[in-house]
Amino acid sequence: MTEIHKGLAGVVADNTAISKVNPDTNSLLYRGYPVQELAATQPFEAVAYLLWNGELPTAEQLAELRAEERKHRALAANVKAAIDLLPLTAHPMDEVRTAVSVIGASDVNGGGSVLDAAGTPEENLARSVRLYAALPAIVAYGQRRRRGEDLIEPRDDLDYSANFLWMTFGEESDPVVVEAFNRSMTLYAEHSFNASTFTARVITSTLSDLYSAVVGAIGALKGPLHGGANEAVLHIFNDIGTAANVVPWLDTALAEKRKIMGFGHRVYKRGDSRVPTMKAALDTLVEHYDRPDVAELYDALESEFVSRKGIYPNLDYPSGPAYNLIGFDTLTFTPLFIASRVTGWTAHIMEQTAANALIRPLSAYNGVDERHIEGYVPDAGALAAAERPEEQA
Ligand SMILES: CC(=O)SCCNC(=O)CCNC(=O)[C@H](O)C(C)(C)COP(=O)(O)OP(=O)(O)OC[C@H]1O[C@@H](n2cnc3c(N)ncnc32)[C@H](O)[C@@H]1OP(=O)(O)O
Ligand SMILES: O=C([O-])CC(=O)C(=O)O
Repeated sequence: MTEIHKGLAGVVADNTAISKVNPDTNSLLYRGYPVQELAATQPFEAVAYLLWNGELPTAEQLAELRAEERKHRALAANVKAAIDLLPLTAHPMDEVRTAVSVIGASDVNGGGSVLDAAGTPEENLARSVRLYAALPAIVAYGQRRRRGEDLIEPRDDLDYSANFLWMTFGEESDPVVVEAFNRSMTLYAEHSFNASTFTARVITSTLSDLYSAVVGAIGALKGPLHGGANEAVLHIFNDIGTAANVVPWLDTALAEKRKIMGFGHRVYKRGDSRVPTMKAALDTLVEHYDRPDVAELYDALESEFVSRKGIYPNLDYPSGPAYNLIGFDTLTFTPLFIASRVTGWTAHIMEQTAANALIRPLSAYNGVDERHIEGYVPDAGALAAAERPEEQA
């Protein structure tokens, strides 16, 4: 009997030097650095540099990356035009996915033969930086157009996180808010072979191009079992209303065997390494916006669900309410995840390309037994194939 690894659970598919998720020690390392230390000390630009290059940048390297990021911040006219063609009812994940497709199709190096699609390491690093630089404007404009607001141009005097918030809200954010947002970007950036990253690696393994791999990864991230959970957490919070409603709400949800979004993880079974850092960032926002009710609901749902099921929150649980307090629309939450995770995805795309093997697992067939079309008379080719059954396996 063939052993099936449903959902590839527990399967080690390849090596990676980008991050280490260790559920036994509840730790997460990016290129060897604990993510908590990075979140507390580094701007997101430095974390992106680390993921791509393996080392934290020197002051000069950081300045170079920041200069390059600023060059590609503005929303390109063709990308804006493509977004504007989409209905306002389109999900923002579909909007960002479309925008990345447009960027990919417009990349001059992306033209030509499929044999050149994979690109050189230098081309792929440059594409990664450009895409990372372009995403905030796409996400920010998406939220603004849904609100009936105009595009806001980027500000050269602001670093990545402050500029992202500027382009979204059209006003400078308080340093407390910028700091919490920057932490969330760092915490979301990378997590080994999660579903979206693995999708990107599968696409890359066919020697397809970086943009196609990112488009596929966005599709995988959208689902509520993965990145879509940060949006789903807010739907749950809105549904519950206040901390006082948690017990009856949970009684019903569990009786209906519903999944409680923002809880549980394929790898971590005793809590997600990133949650305490993001919860601390949420606490600063709760204080800044004077919204103790948010913390009360957060704590009540967490303690009730953990005590009943022994299943702990994942990163999407504190991120959802944090993004809500900052002022992002609920549907914008998972696009924010894209803006961060594009750094991890592209690091994996480059790693996969550097030591490639086509990713193509086997399946165990459990369909109907072989059967034949009535009246079919085998031709010479079919007869020859039937004589070599081992070649058809
Ligand atoms: C950044 C991220 O992408 S983190 C993940 C974000 N996703 C979510 O928050 C969605 C909610 N969580 C889940 O659906 C799951 O915990 C997953 C998909 C993340 C992990 O799933 P798996 O490792 O495959 O665990 P699986 O889904 O098999 O769960 C094991 C058991 O715990 C239960 N369980 C797991 N998570 C939850 C949950 N959030 N709510 C209710 N029950 C849950 C399952 O129903 C299952 O119960 P059973 O054995 O009685 O059937
Ligand atoms: O690792 C996973 O399966 C999901 C996750 O937490 C992430 O991608 O950040």
